[in-house]
Amino acid sequence: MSAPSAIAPAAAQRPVYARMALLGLGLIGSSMAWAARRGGLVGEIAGHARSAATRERARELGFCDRVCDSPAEAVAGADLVVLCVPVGAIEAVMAEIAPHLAPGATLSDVGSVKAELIAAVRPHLPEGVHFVPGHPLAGTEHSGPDAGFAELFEKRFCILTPGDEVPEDAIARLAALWEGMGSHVERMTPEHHDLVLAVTSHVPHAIAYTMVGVADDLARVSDSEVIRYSAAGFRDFTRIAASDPTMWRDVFLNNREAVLDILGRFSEELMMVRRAIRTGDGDWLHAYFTRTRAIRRGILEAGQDTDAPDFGRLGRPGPKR
Ligand SMILES: NC(=O)C1=CN([C@@H]2O[C@H](COP(=O)(O)OP(=O)(O)OC[C@H]3O[C@@H](n4cnc5c(N)ncnc54)[C@H](O)[C@@H]3O)[C@@H](O)[C@H]2O)C=CC1
Ligand SMILES: O=C(O)C(=O)Cc1ccc(O)cc1
Repeated sequence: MSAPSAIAPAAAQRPVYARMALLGLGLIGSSMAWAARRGGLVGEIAGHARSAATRERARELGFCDRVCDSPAEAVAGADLVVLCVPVGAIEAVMAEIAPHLAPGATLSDVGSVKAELIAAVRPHLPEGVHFVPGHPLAGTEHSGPDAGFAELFEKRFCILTPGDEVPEDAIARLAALWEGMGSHVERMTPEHHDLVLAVTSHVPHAIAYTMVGVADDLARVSDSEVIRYSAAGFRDFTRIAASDPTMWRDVFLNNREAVLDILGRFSEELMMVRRAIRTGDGDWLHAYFTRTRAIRRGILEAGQDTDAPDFGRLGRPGPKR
């Protein structure tokens, strides 16, 4: 597994792309459109969403120059195509657009999982189209076209996981777009990405979903008490557990190996904490919590040094345009 490396973006020439096509106009697609428009990063934005209601809402909100009724129409003539749909929908969308992609175009995505997504795209990839998979580490628990806002990617990492065959200028150009939207761009292998994200995002989401499920199962604690007495920690869990069910189902089914590995380690640690509580081993608990506190401080110090994001606050309170 290779360590992440920073990407030097191409000289900030604007617009970076003449025509960007967005397939999927939810939180991430609409935020990309707002951010790219604000920065003058693309000449024209064409968008497509599967449902007529989403297309209609996107037209009302006005973040695309054109909202197309078919994916083929949206990608025609685009020099950048970004797949902004749930990971489980990527292959079907890719199969549909493949014959319509322009030679020399860059194809990217924003999926939270990389290795299996890449394996689903590759068989459909036409000769001469440069595939640069991407993942902005920025989001909220909200979804749909109304949820997007231009500042979503500011001071957040965006990880690119291109294969060795992709020309460096195609990678640098996509990096320039993300930098223009305020992100700090890094490059990793897909497998490394999936392991890092299993630890930092996927398993924490699984734990939040489970903890809220536990509270829900406790008949002794009524719904109103759960809401009324929610302390900050549980409140954070409920925010995360309100995330889109389709998206998260797809994340877990497509990053199975890394998630199961980290969940196994989590269960082992939890058993150790449980044992220390049962046996009254205060010294062990104190030492353990001292170690975890140091990790939090390390993240915050890294944030101060490098202007990296505070990973405790990946989301933002609400749309701000
Ligand atoms: N929500 C978040 O916080 C983040 C999400 N991501 C990734 O971004 C991608 C999109 O997520 P969001 O924008 O949050 O989702 P969303 O639910 O807000 O939007 C998804 C869009 O895809 C369309 N879509 C859904 N199923 C489809 C299908 N079967 N065929 C064609 N189109 C379909 C929907 O109509 C909608 O326009 C996902 O792959 C997710 O893993 C990445 C970073 C953060
Ligand atoms: O809202 C939060 O706390 C998040 O963690 C957002 C998020 C969700 C999925 C991703 O792949 C990246 C970021």
